[in-house]
Amino acid sequence: MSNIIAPTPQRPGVSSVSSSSSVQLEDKMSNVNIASTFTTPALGGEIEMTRFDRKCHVETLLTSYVDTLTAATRPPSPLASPLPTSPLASGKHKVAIVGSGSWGTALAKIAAENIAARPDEFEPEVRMWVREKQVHGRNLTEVINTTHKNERYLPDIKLPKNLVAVGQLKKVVEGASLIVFVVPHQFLHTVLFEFQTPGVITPGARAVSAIKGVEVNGTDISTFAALIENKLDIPCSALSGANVALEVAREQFCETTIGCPTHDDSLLWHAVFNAKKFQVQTVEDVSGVSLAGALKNVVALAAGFVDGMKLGGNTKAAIIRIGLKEMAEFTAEFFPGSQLSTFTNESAGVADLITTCTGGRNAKCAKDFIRTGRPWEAIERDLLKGQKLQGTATAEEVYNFLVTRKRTHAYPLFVQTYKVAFEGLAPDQLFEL
Ligand SMILES: NC(=O)c1ccc[n+]([C@@H]2O[C@H](COP(=O)([O-])OP(=O)(O)OC[C@H]3O[C@@H](n4cnc5c(N)ncnc54)[C@H](O)[C@@H]3O)[C@@H](O)[C@H]2O)c1
Ligand SMILES: O=P(O)(O)OC[C@H](O)CO
Repeated sequence: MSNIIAPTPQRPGVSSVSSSSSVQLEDKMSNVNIASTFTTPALGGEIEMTRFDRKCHVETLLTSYVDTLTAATRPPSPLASPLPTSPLASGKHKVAIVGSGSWGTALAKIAAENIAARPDEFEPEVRMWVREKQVHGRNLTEVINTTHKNERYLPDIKLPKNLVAVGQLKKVVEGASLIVFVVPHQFLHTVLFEFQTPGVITPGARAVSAIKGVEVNGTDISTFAALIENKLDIPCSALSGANVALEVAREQFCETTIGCPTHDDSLLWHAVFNAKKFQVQTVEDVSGVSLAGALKNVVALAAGFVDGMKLGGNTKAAIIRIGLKEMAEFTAEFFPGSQLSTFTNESAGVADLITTCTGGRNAKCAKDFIRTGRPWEAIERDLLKGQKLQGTATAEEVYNFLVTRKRTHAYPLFVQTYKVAFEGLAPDQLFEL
């Protein structure tokens, strides 16, 4: 007798399996015949059969089981669930986007489109912070608000009209109950400094960080979600996944992961971001999602070095495997309570690592670094044209942290990547692991 019982769900709307999808499989053995009794709600009851047709039935049963599991791992119908109460007098939620680079603009587009479709629950206007720049002799805010395109960071992508570019930081979050942080990580402190003025952040507001990086101070390391939470005294989730901004903005199917501290946060952020072509899975692992997004940028540099050395797919795959292992082990060691499954099962883990090592900006710049030997600043300026490289700073921060913790020997790929990037180590020494 064997039983296949699906695990109990952790909570609704989170990657898990519903108990209603459980399949019980019971074999009844006899001397003359092998008959089996299958009980499955998915197939509508109990069936008796002989050895002859058993194989076909097991295949059907397993296919149905997998289909049921797949359906059950998606949030049941979050758009129909009532959202947690808004802290605003209007009773509606109001979303603000802090950042308008390529990723900030792509996320703002999705959020504004979703919100326009739910006028009973959300204030229609979504403000997006734009650091003023001149584009064709006009202010970028004016260009975005008149052409509905971010000509600087995401040209050719039409933005919804309810997305409004605003130049003053404090005005962007005025009256906002849901705040999305999506500036390159080196600029977060400046932004938070402005928001710490009393009265700027609405009491009861919540945040999500879509920034990929970590905060290191000597022997301390923390996520940006934790930094935002501490500085502003509001809960902060983390959004990360296999999400190259231009592909997301062009509405090519992909997934993302949102690590949320509470069920209410997961319902709200799912409502803001989930879309047909941008499928959101929520998990109860803010640290794991944050660390996956930060550390993959270090591995992406190593993958770019492989490209720069003109090595093939085997070597790239080895770097991805070793990188994923170091990412998961680093997170488990320094962020106890985070989940291994975030790295193995979620878009924030293995999927992001694959996309970033094959089509990302960090890998592209790292390849050029090996080919030309130019300084990182020159490569960033020439290849990214105003976008920001994140992996080099993270490689440096992670390396310094490991040195202060005396743990460099445990993370050889992170260390060799740093040394190739900053200490003139010969590229082929990357593999001395
Ligand atoms: N671009 C992507 O494909 C992508 C995808 C997922 C996550 N991310 C992450 O999102 C975060 C933001 O990246 P992005 O792609 O939106 O930005 P970006 O790389 O396009 O950089 C441009 C942004 O940086 C801002 N900026 C430049 N100089 C600044 C300064 N001195 N002070 C404040 N802001 C300044 C610009 O105003 C603009 O908003 C990063 O942590 C990145 O890793 C990016
Ligand atoms: O272009 P990268 O290397 O910054 O990566 C972009 C995204 O993080 C991929 O998910």
